[in-house]
Amino acid sequence: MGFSTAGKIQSLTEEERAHLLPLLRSAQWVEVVGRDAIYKEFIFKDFNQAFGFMSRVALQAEKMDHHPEWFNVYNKVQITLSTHDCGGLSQRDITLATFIDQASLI
Ligand SMILES: C[C@H](O)[C@H](O)[C@H]1CNC2=NC(N)=NC(=O)C2=N1
Repeated sequence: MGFSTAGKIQSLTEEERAHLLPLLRSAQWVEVVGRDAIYKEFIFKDFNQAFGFMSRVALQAEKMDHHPEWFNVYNKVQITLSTHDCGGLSQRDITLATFIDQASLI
């Protein structure tokens, strides 16, 4: 008992945040007020483009077992990323955010 840290998801350290958050901000991700999470809004040409994007993200989320909180109306997709298992931002959110940005460009 007491050493079962294997597999536990760690929240990002202050050092990691200092490095990563400016990169995320420059990609239009913002920090959510009152919650350790990041948020970005995506606008597409139409629903078809938005849903294609969401499909790519959904498949990746399943692969990662890491899922976005998101809201879609027609061509707009609003995404919040946070890691429930650690109650805040983890490396998984950074990895998924990077994938999401790439998937939005296709
Ligand atoms: C049981 C399952 O593996 C966990 O609930 C996973 C699923 N997807 C998840 N998604 C996110 N965003 N955070 C989590 O902590 C998380 N945990």
